[in-house]
Amino acid sequence: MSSLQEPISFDTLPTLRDVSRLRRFASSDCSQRFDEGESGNCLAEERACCSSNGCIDEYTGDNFPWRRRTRDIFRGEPLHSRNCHSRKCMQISDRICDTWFLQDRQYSVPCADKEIRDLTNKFLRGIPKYVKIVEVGPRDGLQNEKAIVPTAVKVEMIQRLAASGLQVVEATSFVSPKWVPQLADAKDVIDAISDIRGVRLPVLTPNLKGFEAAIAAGAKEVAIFASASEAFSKSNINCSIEDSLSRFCDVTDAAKKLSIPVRGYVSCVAGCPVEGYVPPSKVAYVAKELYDMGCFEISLGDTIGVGTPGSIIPMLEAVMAVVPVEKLAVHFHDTYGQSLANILVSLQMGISVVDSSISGLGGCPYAKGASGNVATEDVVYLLHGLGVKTNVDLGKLISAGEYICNHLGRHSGSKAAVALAKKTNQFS
Ligand SMILES: CC(C)(COP(=O)([O-])OP(=O)([O-])OC[C@H]1O[C@@H](n2cnc3c(N)ncnc32)[C@H](O)[C@@H]1OP(=O)([O-])[O-])[C@@H](O)C(=O)NCCC(=O)NCCSC(=O)C[C@@](C)(O)CC(=O)[O-]
Repeated sequence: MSSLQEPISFDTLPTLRDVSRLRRFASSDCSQRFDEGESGNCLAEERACCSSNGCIDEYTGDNFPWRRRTRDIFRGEPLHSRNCHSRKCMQISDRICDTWFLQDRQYSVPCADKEIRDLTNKFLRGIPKYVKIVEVGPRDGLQNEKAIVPTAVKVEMIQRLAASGLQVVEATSFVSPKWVPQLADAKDVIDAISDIRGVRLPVLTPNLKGFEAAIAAGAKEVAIFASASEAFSKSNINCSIEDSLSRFCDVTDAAKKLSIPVRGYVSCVAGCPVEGYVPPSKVAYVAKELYDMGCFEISLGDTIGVGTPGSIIPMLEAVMAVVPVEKLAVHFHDTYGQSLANILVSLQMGISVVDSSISGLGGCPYAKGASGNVATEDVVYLLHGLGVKTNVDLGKLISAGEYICNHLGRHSGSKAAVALAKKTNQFS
């Protein structure tokens, strides 16, 4: 059976050490047992705890406030009666955003942020209060499009994304136009977005030539991209992993001289379209090399979207043993619909930077079978539902997605955007 038909590495389920890292979000009873050093019995005890009287009774009891509130919401409390909604909505100036905001929050717990956090902490201890989203739509999203998107459309897309509150929008790539003709206008794009303020706009550079072209065009931040799979490295950037690392060293050396921040990507962290299984140790090796070169952040890419929490947890464990967790980001493609689950476990493991692409656009031209990235709208919906701040206005984000989807003549790949659009149409 090919690696694309079954979750990779099901045989390498998380070890007890992996599980104990996750104990932070187990119920207090369970985590106490872990902490008391009965690790040999932990897994069994945790299962027993969750399936028998102890924890489960507490969580299903009628006095459990989260459940009661959920039922109240579904009974249809009028929107305008919710104080915290109306207060927050006043801060959002335009009418469309207000509408979106209300739709977005309709199924959230109607209470103050702190209260939401206290409740989620009960189950999801340790998830960050703030998550930085790195929007990769204009680059990862458009590099795989059949039709070439006009520069003016790319520029407007980037402007709309920036206006939604995103802190980082990856703008384009300075790669060979023979390899990726979709992004051959990189210089013009950078030129046209030079007046956008308050948002970082990094670009991909595969070698020194690309780096120099990016800097000459006015880029202020770059990203280099290595692979944990030898075969994918060859097909994507036409060289071995070791050769790519030596090219990237040239880029980071040049960037240091100009004080240009460099982000590092590792692709194929959960599987390769050619090699199949990729060992976590290989991912950790490449991530550490990029980190040692001076990359300020390492983004771990499941390029073909085959990972599940069962393979992502051991991979993250291996990388976190050699690169500090605060320097890591996750980058999931949603080929198998596993991205949100993978993001949740990544947050639980302490990661606070998530890459995503507006409307789920994207894919790599050199990774057959890969689909788009996880949709930014879905990630924001998840995070806000967890009480995690993102600084992103979901309404503005959704209209940025509509803009590019209209241009491409396709439906959004974001479930949240589609659902919220349906509700808005019902109300209008
Ligand atoms: C790396 C190369 C250039 C090697 O390509 P090559 O053919 O081996 O390069 P070369 O050094 O032999 O040069 C061949 C020609 O390319 C030119 N060239 C050389 N470098 C550049 C440059 N920077 N910009 C513009 N032109 C360049 C060079 O000047 C020469 O021009 P010619 O003399 O034939 O006219 C090529 O393989 C390439 O551009 N690959 C990029 C492919 C790509 O962008 N893939 C998608 C990235 S997505 C990804 O990696 C995954 C990620 C990051 O999204 C994370 C995830 O999803 O998991």
